[in-house]
Amino acid sequence: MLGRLNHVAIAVPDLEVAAERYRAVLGATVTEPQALPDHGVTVVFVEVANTKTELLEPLGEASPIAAFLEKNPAGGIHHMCYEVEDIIEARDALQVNGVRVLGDGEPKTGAHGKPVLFLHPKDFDGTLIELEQV
Ligand SMILES: CC[C@H](C(=O)O)C(=O)SCCNC(=O)CCNC(=O)[C@H](O)C(C)(C)COP(=O)(O)OP(=O)(O)OC[C@H]1O[C@@H](n2cnc3c(N)ncnc32)[C@H](O)[C@@H]1OP(=O)(O)O
Ligand SMILES: [Co+2]
Repeated sequence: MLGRLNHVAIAVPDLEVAAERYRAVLGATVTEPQALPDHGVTVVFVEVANTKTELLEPLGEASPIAAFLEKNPAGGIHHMCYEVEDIIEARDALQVNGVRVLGDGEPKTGAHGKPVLFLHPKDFDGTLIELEQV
């Protein structure tokens, strides 16, 4: 089911400060901020040879990461995103195995313009998993 690791996401209290730190201190290539109101976050991607790091901050009152940042005010690793060839096939197989797919179970369009789904962190040892169809 799983293809490449597409990105590891870090929730941050201040996206501009975090992005500049990756640029200035680590010499990294960082994309410009992308507001994703449907997802309640603003993101940038730190691009490295074999994967990406997504930095994200809350956008709007109902951000799904607000509670995470209340618990982790300095920020922290938020989710792992794996690529899948067929997100519906993957979702159906996971649900048959009792995995909780978050939201209404229908894929939404993610930051890369591809369909994404999220799997409950309690079903994977406390790790929120995102699937992105490539
Ligand atoms: C798609 C655009 C972009 C992209 O890459 O393309 C993104 O990745 S956007 C990313 C932001 N969107 C999401 O995260 C959507 C999925 N997330 C959710 O639906 C919520 O964050 C949820 C349900 C995972 C947690 O929501 P909330 O914290 O409000 O609920 P609870 O307090 O009830 O949490 C339940 C339980 O899970 C623990 N938790 C929460 N977040 C995480 C996490 N990121 N990693 C690990 N564990 C997490 C939380 O502490 C609770 O545990 P408990 O022991 O019961 O206290
Ligand atoms: Co993501």
